[in-house]
Amino acid sequence: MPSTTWNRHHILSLADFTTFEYNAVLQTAASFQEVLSRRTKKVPTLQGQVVANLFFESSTRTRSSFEIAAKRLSADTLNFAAATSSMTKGETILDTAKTYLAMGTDIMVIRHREAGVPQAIAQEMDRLGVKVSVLNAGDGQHEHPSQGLLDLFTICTLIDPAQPRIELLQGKKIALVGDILHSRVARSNIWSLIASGAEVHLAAPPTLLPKFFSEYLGEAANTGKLFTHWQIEPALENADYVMTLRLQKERMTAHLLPSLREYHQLFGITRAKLKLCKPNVKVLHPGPVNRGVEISSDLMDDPEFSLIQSQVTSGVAVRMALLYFIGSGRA
Ligand SMILES: N[C@@H](CC(=O)O)C(=O)O
Ligand SMILES: NC(=O)OP(=O)(O)O
Repeated sequence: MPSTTWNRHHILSLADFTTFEYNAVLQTAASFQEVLSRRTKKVPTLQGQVVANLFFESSTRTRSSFEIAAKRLSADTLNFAAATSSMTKGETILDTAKTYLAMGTDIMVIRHREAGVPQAIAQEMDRLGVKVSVLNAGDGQHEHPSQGLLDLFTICTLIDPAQPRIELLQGKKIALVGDILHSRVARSNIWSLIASGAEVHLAAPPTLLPKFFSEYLGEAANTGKLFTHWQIEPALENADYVMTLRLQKERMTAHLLPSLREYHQLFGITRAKLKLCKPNVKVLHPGPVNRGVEISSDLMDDPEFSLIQSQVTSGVAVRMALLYFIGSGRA
């Protein structure tokens, strides 16, 4: 493990992540990936601690990979799903969090459809003066920091498996394609990719590209490394990596697309469109995928181009690293 002076108590956003923190996560995740390749995949790091997965919105990979990550670190895990909880009887979100606090929870991993819920719970825990850490597992359209970090790890370990570091992306061209407007994954990735010195190209139909990005990103928008396009071609031209994003139908309040067929024709990633990119281009997608919409089905399953399965695998080691950093200070 690298020696660190990690001071962050909650992980809510990548907006203020430092190069030191990115590299600490990347290097520690690489160490955990080595642990996960052994026959005995467990370390005692968080023995006796309780990690509660409080998911107020659906998830497959984030919830399960936080659970297995916590178990590999020897923590005890609690899983909560809103639909089968006492929230159906009227209990509030904060009272739910306090209930888990009363059971001895040390780390709360929180996903909610509204932006700001993990932050509100973190504030309440701080106000109560308890040493509980909150990890944002996706809040509305705002951020999905662990996804941004696992995407970074997936690319960096491909370039240098032994020493993944954020600097490896400097000068690389990365295209983010699809429903940028509703995507918290896009927002977290934009922070990490800008911090890396990569050239970031966002491509989406005008209805799915937010107009307020420069305001949201503040100074970061002025690095000269962030570009937006209403067509896919300029984003794909000579790209090293393509991140395609799911159409977030559950967050769309208006009719924003003519048809899925037309969307696929214009913005779906296919072998033909990849010809515009560098020859060894790789494609990422955070999942879940609408096969044949954001990406053609055959391309999704082609290991020569698709990093989708390795993103899921990376998620376990990266989430172990995050739990390690916020959990090991309290033992
Ligand atoms: N699973 C990711 C991406 C998606 O759902 O499209 C998220 O929760 O943000
Ligand atoms: N990528 C991601 O967050 O997937 P889930 O919604 O399945 O957790």
